[in-house]
Amino acid sequence: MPPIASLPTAKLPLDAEGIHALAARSMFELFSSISEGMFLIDRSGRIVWVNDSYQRFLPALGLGSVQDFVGHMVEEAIPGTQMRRVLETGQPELIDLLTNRAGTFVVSRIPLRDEAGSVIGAIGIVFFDHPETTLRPLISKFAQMQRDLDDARRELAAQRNRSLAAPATGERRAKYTFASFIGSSPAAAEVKRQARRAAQSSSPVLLLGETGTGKELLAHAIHAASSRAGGPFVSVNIAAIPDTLLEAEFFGVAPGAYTGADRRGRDGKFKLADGGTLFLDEIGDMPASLQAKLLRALQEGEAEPLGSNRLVPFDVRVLAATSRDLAALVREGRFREDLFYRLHVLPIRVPPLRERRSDIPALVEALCEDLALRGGDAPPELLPGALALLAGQPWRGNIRELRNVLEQAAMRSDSQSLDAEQLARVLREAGVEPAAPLEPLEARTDTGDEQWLRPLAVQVAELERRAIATALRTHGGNKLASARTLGISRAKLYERLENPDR
Ligand SMILES: Nc1ncnc2c1ncn2[C@@H]1O[C@H](COP(=O)(O)OP(=O)(O)OP(=O)(O)O)[C@@H](O)[C@H]1O
Repeated sequence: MPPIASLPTAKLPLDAEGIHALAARSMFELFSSISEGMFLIDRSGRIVWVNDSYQRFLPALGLGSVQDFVGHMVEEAIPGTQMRRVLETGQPELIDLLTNRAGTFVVSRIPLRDEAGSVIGAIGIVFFDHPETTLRPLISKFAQMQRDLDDARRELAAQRNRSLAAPATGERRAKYTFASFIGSSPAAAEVKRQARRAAQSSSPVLLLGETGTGKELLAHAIHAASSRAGGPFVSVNIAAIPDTLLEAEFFGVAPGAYTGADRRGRDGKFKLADGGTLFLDEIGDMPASLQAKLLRALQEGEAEPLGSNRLVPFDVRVLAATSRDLAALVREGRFREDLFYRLHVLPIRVPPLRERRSDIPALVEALCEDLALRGGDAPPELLPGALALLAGQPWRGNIRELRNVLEQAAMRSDSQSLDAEQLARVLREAGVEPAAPLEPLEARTDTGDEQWLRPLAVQVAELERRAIATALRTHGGNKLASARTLGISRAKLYERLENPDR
């Protein structure tokens, strides 16, 4: 190896201008080679340049050629882009996630300035075009935050509409009402009826059902319809908190009990929910060591913060939920029987989606609207066959899974419409072999005479169910108004709802 001194000397510029130009060129070339694509916009937001690698995104953006991209305003060409914000603020956005119909991308936006420092344009860089594989944890966190943000926005809008007298509880409020629980099938109507009844009571409610069936949504709705609606709604997901931290989470920490961040003490969830509702999600995961203390707190209405020997009184209504077979856990000795009976005062079974397939069209519509609200695009539309495919699936993850499938399919679709094959692909990628399509009840069209050639009682019951569900939906669940529309007494309506298959 030759001595370093004898290596040919690179011609490094020594003046400031030369160094600056070299650094700028090198950075540009670096970004250009490591990125998935770059483009430039001018001061007005018009795209003025695009590199070769970016051009492969054009079909996914619905653009036929470079001429449809260059020369156009950036928002026209790239839905959801935030490039204009960089022009307006002059601040670079070194890393951000952008989701639109072409997919989800990790992007960078850098302002371009003239000699005098004024912003004269901006450069957009796509770093990863498949972040769902490379950056999955970041993406799911982003998606969750986005959902929380949507919930907050929706709640804010609903509040404005309702012109509520300001409740005293700050942000700890119910995110959903009964109107958010989509579904008019007999099973959905029944669960809403029970939950509405539970809202009138102050006893503990136990929501039982598979994951993703809407237990948390119903807990919010029960609180919002209860006399405690003006108080806080506090939720604890027991499965998500390490056992060692649960006690402090529930009961709080007395000042001085710990050193460090908790030195000053901290309120527990019982205290935070004072005057309102405490939702104990995944109660079946409650460690045995804490079950006795929880039971005592529920019986006495007092909690003892960690490191304290003082009891703090609270006034809390408890709602609990679990996707596990709590009775079996009791039989196995893993859940205290006395705690089970304390919580099992008003049990509500939330049915899985496959037991209310006729709700799928309405759910799909509502979920698509919701996705559109988030993505800033028009809601995705399902082509013939797509709904039938969705109606046939077992939906082990229930409405959460349905939502994810629609979201994934919409994100990957080049157009606004989704066909059965696209949805099947998303299911397969999630490890689910698609089941045979099934015409959902509401989508079934009358094709011939066969439909009339069934027992009359079955047909009449089906017709009644549909009429009742439609009336309830139209009147936002108001039974008196629905009964009036249908020309029956309220008692008769209740009777039909309680016994839809009579
Ligand atoms: N009937 C419904 N109408 C509209 N959206 C629903 C309905 N039920 C559930 N969802 C939506 O499905 C998702 C899952 O619901 P939720 O978190 O309430 O389920 P869960 O039963 O509490 O699930 P887990 O047991 O996993 O906590 C949420 O995004 C919720 O808004």
